[in-house]
Amino acid sequence: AFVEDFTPIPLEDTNLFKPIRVGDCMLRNRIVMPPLTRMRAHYPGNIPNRFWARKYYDQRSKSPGTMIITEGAFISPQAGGYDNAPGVWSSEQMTEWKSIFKKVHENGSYIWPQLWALGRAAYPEVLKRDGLRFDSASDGIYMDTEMESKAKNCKNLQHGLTKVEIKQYIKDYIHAAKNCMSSGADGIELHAANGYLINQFIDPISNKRKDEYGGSIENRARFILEIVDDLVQEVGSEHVGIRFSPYGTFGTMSGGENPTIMAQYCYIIGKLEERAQKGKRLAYIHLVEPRVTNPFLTEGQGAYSEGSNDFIYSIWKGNIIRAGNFALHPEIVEELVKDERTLIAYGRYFISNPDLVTRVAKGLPLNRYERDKFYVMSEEGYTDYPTYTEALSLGWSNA
Ligand SMILES: O=C1CCC=C1CO
Repeated sequence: AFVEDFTPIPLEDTNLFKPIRVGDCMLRNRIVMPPLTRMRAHYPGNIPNRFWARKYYDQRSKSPGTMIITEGAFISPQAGGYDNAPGVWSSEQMTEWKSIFKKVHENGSYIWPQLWALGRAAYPEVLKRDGLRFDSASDGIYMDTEMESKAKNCKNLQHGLTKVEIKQYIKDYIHAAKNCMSSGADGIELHAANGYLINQFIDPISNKRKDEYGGSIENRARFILEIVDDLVQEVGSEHVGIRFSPYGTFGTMSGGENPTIMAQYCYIIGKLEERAQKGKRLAYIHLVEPRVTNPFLTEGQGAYSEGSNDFIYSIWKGNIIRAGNFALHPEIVEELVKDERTLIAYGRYFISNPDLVTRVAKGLPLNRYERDKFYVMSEEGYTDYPTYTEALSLGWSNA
């Protein structure tokens, strides 16, 4: 069914449909499909779904010149901990990804895998089963009591990374990025948002380290900047994007309540801009808006109204992708895209509208999404959402 009490506005005459260059990609619109975990990968092996994944990405890349960022993909087994999320560390995984990348390129669109490491958001018993650690920035600072009891029950206590292990993670990011680029990806997105491993180093709520990776704004930025520098060295800055959620509380992060947390992001983004001004500008910075502090809450719930990401525009002078409950607010999008460097990511409604780009352009009604099918091993709720014309032939009405 279509979303009710929503008044679409056609945006095809706004900047949202003006071309923009992101890395090597000449995009024909400024709509981005952001990383959307769907939990359809095969276990064992964390392999993208051989039967459905290519069709899912094909359906959503039909509008030529559209940028897709893949669902989060683990850089290594140690970085994982969810059985049905994909990885980008093995040849079996890359075989599937190659066919997905090829299909998206046949549609004239672009695809950037998101490199993911879970840290303390992983399931400790899953890691234990595979003889792997339960990692984070610090020992024993669990994201919640449930995770703490799971870790204690399976005797896989949360472990603060040693410096040697930090260096290994950085090598794993490089290995994963090289796999993606050699398999035909247009670039990679470094996942530094939503309470996962890198975010656990950035945020003082989870990083209580006493070494050079903790204890100050500069030290908490060290891990991410070391990863960025090695990625840029390996694949080129134009092939690297990065995602932050400055106001996010998901995964028990500080969010805007901590008055010093914006200073932390100003510093990191400032260091990225310094690098950019020395010729190493990343392809983009991707921001989760304070409109969404927790992606598992429904639209409007949990919005943080005391802050905005606008400050980042005065620091970072490159492309910025903004994500956060925009599909139902075309009037806000119209305002945000008035500059020449803002792109808009539409997450949940790209799940339920394979032809979202056309619908946003023409101001067409949107298919509702089914949250209870976001993360289940079924083709239902994955590749069975109709395009607008298919929906009309199914008798769906705007009424
Ligand atoms: O960032 C998030 C929130 C839920 C899944 C992911 C991975 O991209």
